[in-house]
Amino acid sequence: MNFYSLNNANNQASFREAVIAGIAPDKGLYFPERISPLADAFFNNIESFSNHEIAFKAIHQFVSDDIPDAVLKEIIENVLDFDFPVVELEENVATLELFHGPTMAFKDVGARFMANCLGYFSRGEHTEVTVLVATSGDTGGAVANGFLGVDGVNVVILYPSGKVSDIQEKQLTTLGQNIVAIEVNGTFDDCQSMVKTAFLDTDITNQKKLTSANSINIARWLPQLFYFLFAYKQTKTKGKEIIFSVPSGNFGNICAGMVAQKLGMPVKHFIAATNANAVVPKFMENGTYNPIPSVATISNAMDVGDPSNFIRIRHLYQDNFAKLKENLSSFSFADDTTRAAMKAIHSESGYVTDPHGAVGYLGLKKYQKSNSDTYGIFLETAHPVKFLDVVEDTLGLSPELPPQIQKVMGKEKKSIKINTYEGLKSYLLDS
Ligand SMILES: N[C@@H](CCOP(=O)(O)O)C(=O)O
Repeated sequence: MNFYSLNNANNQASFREAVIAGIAPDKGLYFPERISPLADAFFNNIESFSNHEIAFKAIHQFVSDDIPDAVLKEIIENVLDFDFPVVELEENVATLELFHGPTMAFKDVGARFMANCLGYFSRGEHTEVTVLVATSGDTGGAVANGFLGVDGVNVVILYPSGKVSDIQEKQLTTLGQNIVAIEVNGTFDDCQSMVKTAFLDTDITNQKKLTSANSINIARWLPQLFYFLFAYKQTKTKGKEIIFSVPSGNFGNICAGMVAQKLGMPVKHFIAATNANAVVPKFMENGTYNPIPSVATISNAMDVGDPSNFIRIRHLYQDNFAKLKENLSSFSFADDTTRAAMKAIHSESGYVTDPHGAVGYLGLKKYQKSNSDTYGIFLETAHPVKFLDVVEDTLGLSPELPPQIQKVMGKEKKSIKINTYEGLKSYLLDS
């Protein structure tokens, strides 16, 4: 299977080449040349397959022969060693918990999958790869954890100073070894744009082999489609059409869900729920894509002003606005509404959501107002404990720290502070 650049379809790469490069030489995002639906029998009998079997069937066509089947199966077993439960909170409303992995956020699957693929592709190679990643909170910790100690790979994580939660910061600044954290005086968008500038900077690329571990990289992006299949497996017997509400920042997760739908998984509709960073909700109203600098919110991992993956979503629908609207709604919610939702969910069902999940819940409820005959699943993209101060302030309770989090709490933060792109460039050229 080849992948083509969304800037110029003639620029093609195999799975291996696209993973190693991160983005195309023309700086376009890679996109699969085809998405072949899986057999109806697979979806009809999905409950008879293990998560490992489901993941293998779903990802195999994209990886093709670049990784032997036995190795791919092994990678999937390494990556998916935790659960993805669907928890019903109300009639026709459930949450898909994606936080049972090592850093308690949905990014664990993609980060570990990519680390395993890159580790496989680097065997016997003598050139080291530098993985550049921008994070608004959760990607950084997951990538740090997933790539820790991977031979031949150095990881540089850029994060906006003072704009990630304390626990997220611990997760991405304390591991050491081959992981370096760069604290940027700016927003997530500044971090993302510095990463993209580095890819264009021949002073750096002549000296270093760079790749990205954000969802622009196909090996980070595509495995996210597993979650939707795992949710379908658990809810298909509900006998209603399924809708997914996805808390969205960089839009990789929801776009992967749409790929699962193209594989043939029955889904009635997707809802992209955002915080005040409402570029996509506005686009869905008026068809104009107008990136704006991100603003800080309590659901900080979604503080993104120019979501990288939205171009993939538009491409999936051939840039046909009417077609896209049939399958996607997008709503934005302010922090006070999010806190009110956290309280309402807690008082009605006893369930503690994190602020991102609460945004997803709000999106779901809004859509269900006029589409009540649906079974709605909102994604809990991170464990509430990662946003301890928000949970404490809003619900007046302190969730116990799980062992994954306790592990990093006592560790010392190490970061390099920079103000501009030049700071990143000097670090990369001197390291
Ligand atoms: N929400 C993200 C922002 C980067 O998204 P990615 O999926 O492209 O890595 C974060 O938590 O850092």
